[in-house]
Amino acid sequence: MKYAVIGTGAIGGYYGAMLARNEMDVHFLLHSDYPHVNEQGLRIDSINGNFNVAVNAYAKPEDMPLCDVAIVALKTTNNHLLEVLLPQVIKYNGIVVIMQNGLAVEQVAADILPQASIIGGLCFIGSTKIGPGHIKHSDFGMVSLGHYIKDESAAGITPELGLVTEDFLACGIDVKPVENLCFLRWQKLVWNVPFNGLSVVLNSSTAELLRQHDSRELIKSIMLEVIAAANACGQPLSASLAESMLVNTETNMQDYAPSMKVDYEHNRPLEINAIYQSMIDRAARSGADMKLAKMLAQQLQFLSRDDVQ
Ligand SMILES: NC(=O)C1=CN([C@@H]2O[C@H](COP(=O)(O)OP(=O)(O)OC[C@H]3O[C@@H](n4cnc5c(N)ncnc54)[C@H](OP(=O)(O)O)[C@@H]3O)[C@@H](O)[C@H]2O)C=CC1
Ligand SMILES: CC(C)(CO)C(=O)C(=O)O
Repeated sequence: MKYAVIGTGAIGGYYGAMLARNEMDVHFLLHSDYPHVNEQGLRIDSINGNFNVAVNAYAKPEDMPLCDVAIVALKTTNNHLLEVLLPQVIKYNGIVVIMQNGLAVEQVAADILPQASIIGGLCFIGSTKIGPGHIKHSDFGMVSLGHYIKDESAAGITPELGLVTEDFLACGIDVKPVENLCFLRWQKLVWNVPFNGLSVVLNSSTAELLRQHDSRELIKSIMLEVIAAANACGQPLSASLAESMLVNTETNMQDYAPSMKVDYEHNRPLEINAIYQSMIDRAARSGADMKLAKMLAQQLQFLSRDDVQ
């Protein structure tokens, strides 16, 4: 299949480069890095070995070929661009893979391309763009892929999900197809909601947040609130997940600056709507009031004001 990558940063650059170096037909839409990547390709510094790959780079979507699959790895704060970008790079009945954090982030693409298959991708990776076309992959790398359906039920392992999974596996990407995307999105939010927001508000890394008794307790309370909301929305997450995620972060993850902290430090918009507001609104529709998540989102909104940063 022919692949388009929209958003060639930490995620799109890394996974796209993995596909390209294994001779998949991949076409990258670039933004500020176009001149550099067009000349020098992508450079990946990875825990699994560094590599450079020459790529098909484009500055404009209209110059790209129509692809079978579009990997969307923009920040969700740029998803309003998809209405113009997607129809130019993908066949109307193609496959869109949304590799972003948050809840229901697939809906934008589903509205733009009603005939397309929409797949959500959850990335468990530490990756950062550290220079033009230069990505540092520092931890993990696993991706879970699930087929999106609006009613939040389990779509199962569909043929389109099978095709993308096969290509990713063939390129050495650690990929896991899942039957229920929505369940998994809630499960990942149990981690992202406390850690992404608190790392910004308390100006701390994951290890710093976990070392201190009060912040560890706060993280756990927020995790339990997300778990309760997931259950109210019909996604049966167990309360024991909170402690096991905390222990896993303490023992198996490096000290880490979540992607929201990296965005804040670079003065970039924060993914508050995708990671907080959609979840808070969805929970409210099922009668769950997410007081802690709301407070964290309000603090993040305050810090995002132009006159504060
Ligand atoms: N980084 C990580 O470790 C993880 C990230 N995620 C999620 O993955 C998603 C992507 O994040 P991440 O890869 O870190 O973000 P990055 O900011 O690294 O990448 C986004 C890319 O989009 C590009 N872009 C911006 N505007 C345009 C445009 N108009 N046209 C084309 N490209 C554009 C940017 O280019 P430029 O730099 O030139 O502006 C940038 O390279 C987010 O939802 C994030 O939460 C999930 C798990 C881990
Ligand atoms: C969970 C983590 C750290 C990636 O694995 C993440 O989602 C982020 O940095 O936003």
